[in-house]
Order: sequence, then structure tokens, then C-alpha cells
Amino acid sequence: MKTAIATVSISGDFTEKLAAIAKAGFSGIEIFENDFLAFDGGPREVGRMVRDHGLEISLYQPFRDFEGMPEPQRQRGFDRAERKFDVMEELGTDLMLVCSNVSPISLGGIDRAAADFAELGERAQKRGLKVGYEALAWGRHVSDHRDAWEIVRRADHPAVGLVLDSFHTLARGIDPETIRRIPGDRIAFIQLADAPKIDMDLLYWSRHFRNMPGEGDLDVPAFMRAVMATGYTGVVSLEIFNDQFRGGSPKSIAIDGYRSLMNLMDGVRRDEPGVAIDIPDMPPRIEAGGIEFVEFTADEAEAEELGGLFTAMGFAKAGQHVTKDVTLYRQGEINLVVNTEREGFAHSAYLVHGTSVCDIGLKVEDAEATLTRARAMKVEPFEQPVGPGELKIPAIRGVGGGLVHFLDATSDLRNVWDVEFRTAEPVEASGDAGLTRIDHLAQTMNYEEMLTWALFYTAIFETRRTPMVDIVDPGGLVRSQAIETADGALRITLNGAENRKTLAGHFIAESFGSSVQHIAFQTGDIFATAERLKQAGFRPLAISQNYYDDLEARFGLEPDFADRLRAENILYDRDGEGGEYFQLYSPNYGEGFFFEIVERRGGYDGYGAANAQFRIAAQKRSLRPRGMPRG
Ligand SMILES: O=C(O)c1ccc(O)c(O)c1
Ligand SMILES: [Mg+2]
Repeated sequence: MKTAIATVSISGDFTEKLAAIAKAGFSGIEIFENDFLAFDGGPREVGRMVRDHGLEISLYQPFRDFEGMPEPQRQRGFDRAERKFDVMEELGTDLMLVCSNVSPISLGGIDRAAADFAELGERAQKRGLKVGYEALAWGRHVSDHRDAWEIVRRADHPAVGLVLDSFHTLARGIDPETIRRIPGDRIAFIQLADAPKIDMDLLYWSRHFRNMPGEGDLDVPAFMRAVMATGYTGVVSLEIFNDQFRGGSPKSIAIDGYRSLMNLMDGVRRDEPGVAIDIPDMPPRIEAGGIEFVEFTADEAEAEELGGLFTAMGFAKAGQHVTKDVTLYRQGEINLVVNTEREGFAHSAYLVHGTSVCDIGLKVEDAEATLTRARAMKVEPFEQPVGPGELKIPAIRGVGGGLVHFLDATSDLRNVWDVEFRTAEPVEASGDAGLTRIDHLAQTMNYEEMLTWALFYTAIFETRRTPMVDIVDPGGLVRSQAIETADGALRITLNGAENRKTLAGHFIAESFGSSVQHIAFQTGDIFATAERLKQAGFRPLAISQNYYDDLEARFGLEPDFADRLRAENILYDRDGEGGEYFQLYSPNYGEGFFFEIVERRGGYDGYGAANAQFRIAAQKRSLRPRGMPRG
């Protein structure tokens, strides 16, 4: 399958764009005219540069305000087109995109437009070129692909085809199924973009908020299934106008684009019967069964401190690595690992970030298949030498460069704790606090990274994104979105800080990058857990009393119940179906790392977003310079 991306989608100068696009794996580019005009070099030189990168120019665009014009603008349109054809010949590309006319003086009329295209097609054909017609969602007379198709059909010229752009179709709410009635060989080119659902002017929405397929809320898969059902065999291209991407990293945006395309087309191949799509074979999105372990990197002193903290939360020292300075703490199904090795990945992570989470182990059905899926999504596998007695566990790099290991139950990996760890002798008396499993991990990152990491998780794993919520920190906004499996076995929240004054932003700045900022443990009985933790000397984060007064009124709580919450500093939320959520927080450690303990009752499926503001205010009050020190 030929893939392309419009140069407008990527930041950087023209050379940087080309390098990033080629590296990501695309076969071609759409040259957006302004990128070419801004470049200080002739069309032949541009064409050569593109081909030197192993790319082809799949499309030249856009040609504007052409069809349905009165004279003399009509004639001028043909003259302009001939000039563009000259440029295209020098560039070495044969397809020009004509977008529907937005000029107030254009006349409309399907047959008039068709006649203009028949003539344009004639001129193009003489030079071995073609034109494709695209309905802009805000076109003056043509704003719907069905009308554009009717014009192309009536133009009835082999050098005139239709360009479909998922944004224009889906943003207007046009049923993509209508594409199925168009013959595939009359479709000249496919442009893809997604976008978040926002109610705003179409043009503004399109030019500023598009994003990669799978990053937004439009049904791009339905669009693409319909396109492939027509028998279309041409280029599939990304055309993403996005303010944030314009300032992003060319390399990372290009990889996101390629990843989104592979994920999309793999899904289409699975879901649309009878279409052949020439992309590598890969396993379907991986079902994740939860978090098997979380590994911290630390030096000896901090490891001691962390261990004390875990013990105070009811964890028992459960094992020591057979050859490495790595200690395992366990409670219920939760495995926390502390690594104080002086070499290897954990140590490098320590040198860069200080005490922090450096590795996450995910439970999957087939670890090798997970790696294959990740590879197909352009994710780099991580490898380091395997020590004596150690298992080779497949891994990739995730958020902030941290590792994600895959553990399965079908290979030797199921025995990892028995093979790699000696049971701590004697097992320290367990002050079990009733913590059963990891409910969720919260990863903090810059706001601009959120789309990248959401796509990373959703392209590899069978997960969904919850709607983005705004969390008000006294220092600014933090946006939060959860990636979760349908059964809640895996839940990861992504928290995007817009500045450094927020608790999240402070954490990123001080730990030198994105990372896990908190771990939430589940309990089946929050009050019993709170009681046991208190006895073990754990002091929860103190919540404002005003919060409880409001809570009591808001949910009409029984005074006794409200008093219990208040006494234990437990935050509370309730959903529309009577599901309940209880949250207890640890103080901050170091520069803003913390633990959360939650209980879910009655199918509550959220994360207590309504409480986040009050939790953050309490954390900022308690932020103290000591605790979990950093390197
Ligand atoms: O915003 C525009 O003008 C514009 C131009 C060309 C396109 O292919 C498109 O989808 C939008
Ligand atoms: Mg377009």
C-alpha cells in the first residue's frame, strides 16, 4: 500500500520534514504549495531532494477557486492551472488537487463545473497529468463529496478523478457509507484526518484541530472501510492541519502518523470483508490483563526509604533477585520492585530522573505477539544483555523513555518471580492492609505529548480512551484522559501539564521528563485499609474540611457516613447509576510522586475527576522539600 503525508502536517523546514517523513516509513508526500513556495530552491531541486529521500511526490496541492467561475476569471483559472502543470512537471508529480471553489463570485451549477473539469482534464492529459476534485466542507456551492462525485462523473474524463478527505465528509456528518457507490477507479486520491469533536466553524476546526486517525473522535475507520470497499488501490495519505503539530517534533509527529495509518489499515483489513490491503501481517490489538509489576530505580538510601514506605502500606518484602540488587515487595496481586543496580537500564534511568518508576510490567496473553504488534506500530523494542539465570522478557520503550515489559502465562515468563527471585527468608511479617491489585497508573507528561502516548497505547492494546477532562490546579490546567480496557483490568491515566506551576508540571521539571507520578492501589474495603494503615504509621493527605461540607450536601450523604469520610480523609464520588468511588491519598514524596488507594463499588468506572482539584490543592499545601529524595 502506498502511504503519504502532506508536508503541511509536519513541523520544521522542508529538509527536516522530508527526513522525518522518510524515516517514519512513508512512500510519498503531498506537497503543500506554501511549503514549496517558501523553499529557496527550484522545483527540479525539490523533486530531486524528495527522491533522494526515497520518497515520491504523490500530489501537488491545493489549486483553489477554479470551477464555475464567470469570465474572465474562468480563463484565468486555466492559465493558472497551466503554470502549475509546468511546476508539476519539474517537480516530477502527476496529480494536482483542486479543492471546491469558495469564491463569492463563483456561479455554481453541476454541469458548468463538470464542463470546466472536462476541459481541465483535457489540458492535463495532454501533459500526462491528472487532476482530482475535493469538496471542502465550506465550499461555496460544493461542500459534499456526493456533489463533487457527480461533477467528476459528468466531467467523464480519464484525467479527472475524485479526492476524498475524511475530515470534510465526517465533519459535516455525511454518512461515509455513501462512498460505497463510487467506483474505486474514479477515486484519484484519499486524504485522511481525524479531529476531536468540537462545535465550531468548519474551516477553523479543519485548519487548526485536525489530528491523526485514532487521535480524534471522527469515525475514520468507517470512512476507510467504505473507501476500500470501492476497490480503490491508490495512495492513502494523511493531511493534518494542527497548530500543535506545527510546533512539535518532526520525527515524533511523522512516526505518530505512520503508526496511526498502520493501526487504521490493520483494523480495516480485519473489519471489511474481501478487501486486500498490502501492509505487513501483524497480530490484532493486544488484550492486556493488567499490571504485573512496577519497578522503581533508586540508590541504596532511597531504596531503604521506599521499602519503609511500602511496608507502612502493608507490603511484605517477598524476594531478592538471584544476581542483582533488586528487591521485590508484594501485597495481594501487586508486585513492586526496587532496583539499586549500578549498571543497566535502571541505573541510567536513575542518573537522569532520580528515584522514579523506570519500568512497568504488563500482563498479556502472548508476550512475543505483543512485541510483534508493537514493532508493526513502529515502536522500538528494548533489549539489554540478559544476566545468568534471567529470563529474556520482551520490552519496549514507553512514556518518557521508561520501559514496558510484557509477561505472559503461556511461556516461561509466567515463572519470572520464582526463577529470578529468591524468596526473602524469613518472609517479613506481613501487615497486609488489604490492597489487592493496581487500579491504575498515572503518567504525567507535557500536554503536547498526550496525543502521542494515547495513540501509542491504543494502537498496541485493545483499549479505549475516555473523554479528556480538565483538572484545575491552582497553578494552571492539567488535562487528563484514561486509556483503559473494557473490563478495567488495565487502566492508565495520562495527565498533560500545560505549565510548570502545576503539581504535574513541577513533577516533570524536577524529574527531568514524563513519568509515572502516582500509583493507585485497589482495596475491597477502604475503611478497613485506612484503619490498618493508620496503625502502621501511615499519615494520609489531609483534605480540606470545606470539601466534606460540600460533599454531604451534594450527594445528600448520611451525616455519620460523611463523618467517617472526613475522619479518614477519604474522597468520595458517585456516578449516575449509584456506583461509588473512594480515594485515599498518601502525602507527596520528593517532587510530587504519590500513592492513591481506591475502592470501587457498584461498577463505578471513572477516576474521581470531580475530586482532583481538591486533592491537588491539599497536595500543594503539603508539598515539602524532603521525603523521596532525588539524585
Ligand atoms: O483548508 C484548506 O484550504 C484545504 C486545502 C486543501 C485540502 O485538501 C483541504 O482538505 C483543505
Ligand atoms: Mg483535503
